[in-house]
Amino acid sequence: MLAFALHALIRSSHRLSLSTLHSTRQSVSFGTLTRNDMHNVVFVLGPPGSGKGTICAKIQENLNYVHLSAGDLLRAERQREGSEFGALIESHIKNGSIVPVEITCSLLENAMKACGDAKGFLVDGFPRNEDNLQGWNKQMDGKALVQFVLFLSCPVSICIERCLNRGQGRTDDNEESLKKRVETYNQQTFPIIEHFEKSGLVREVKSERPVDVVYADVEKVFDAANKK
Ligand SMILES: Nc1ncnc2c1ncn2[C@@H]1O[C@H](COP(=O)(O)OP(=O)(O)OP(=O)(O)O)[C@@H](O)[C@H]1O
Ligand SMILES: Nc1ccn([C@H]2C[C@H](O)[C@@H](COP(=O)(O)O)O2)c(=O)n1
Ligand SMILES: [Mg+2]
Repeated sequence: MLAFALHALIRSSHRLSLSTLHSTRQSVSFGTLTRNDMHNVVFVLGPPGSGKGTICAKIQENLNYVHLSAGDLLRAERQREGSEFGALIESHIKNGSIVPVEITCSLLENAMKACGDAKGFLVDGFPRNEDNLQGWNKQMDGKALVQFVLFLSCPVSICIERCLNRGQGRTDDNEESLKKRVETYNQQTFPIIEHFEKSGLVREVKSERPVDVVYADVEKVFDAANKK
């Protein structure tokens, strides 16, 4: 029954692509916004298993950006002794739903502060929904400059296969949680990507290809952004 539901979901969302939106792209200038006291941020979004963590690790290694995965920060907070949010985080992770932004954004801001003067931050898996976006805008206004949004697009069937074979013992890499995670992505996260696309901020890279091929395209995106 579950496998059937998962299959139906895969068929209904083979690839959500931004191609239809490109005609509405507006140009955005960052000129006067670049200030030394603001953190440079690249949001990294894409379906579960699209390769966000894998690609961010390579960017961090080669391009000097610091990788901050919202999911990893939440998993660490879940494990932290004495955390008042452990049970709440666990229930959201298992259900594939999104933790309230006050928790996630504070974890991200604290991690940025702890890193001091990094060239920039790769904020992986955030903002995932409207609450994340509004909360970020409220909490990080004047503190962070979003350079662009890296969107790793990948057919959902490939993403699910990758998660099921990831072998990291994640409590949400099972069919039941994946069904909910994909639903959350389709219903809540993709509209956020569309929102950024309308401001010309999205850089889409197709991530169903081998890692090195994906990364080569990603590096071109960063080169172009940092030449500005
Ligand atoms: N381009 C690729 N080709 C083949 N396998 C890949 C590729 N990119 C990542 N993988 C593998 O797919 C799995 C998921 O990758 P990764 O953890 O980077 O995805 P993610 O987008 O961060 O997922 P999540 O949103 O669930 O955290 C890992 O086992 C990884 O090694
Ligand atoms: N902005 C975020 C990011 C992650 N979570 C929770 C819910 C996700 O299913 C889970 C795993 O994230 P991943 O490692 O797959 O990026 O963490 C959230 O609530 N809000
Ligand atoms: Mg990840």
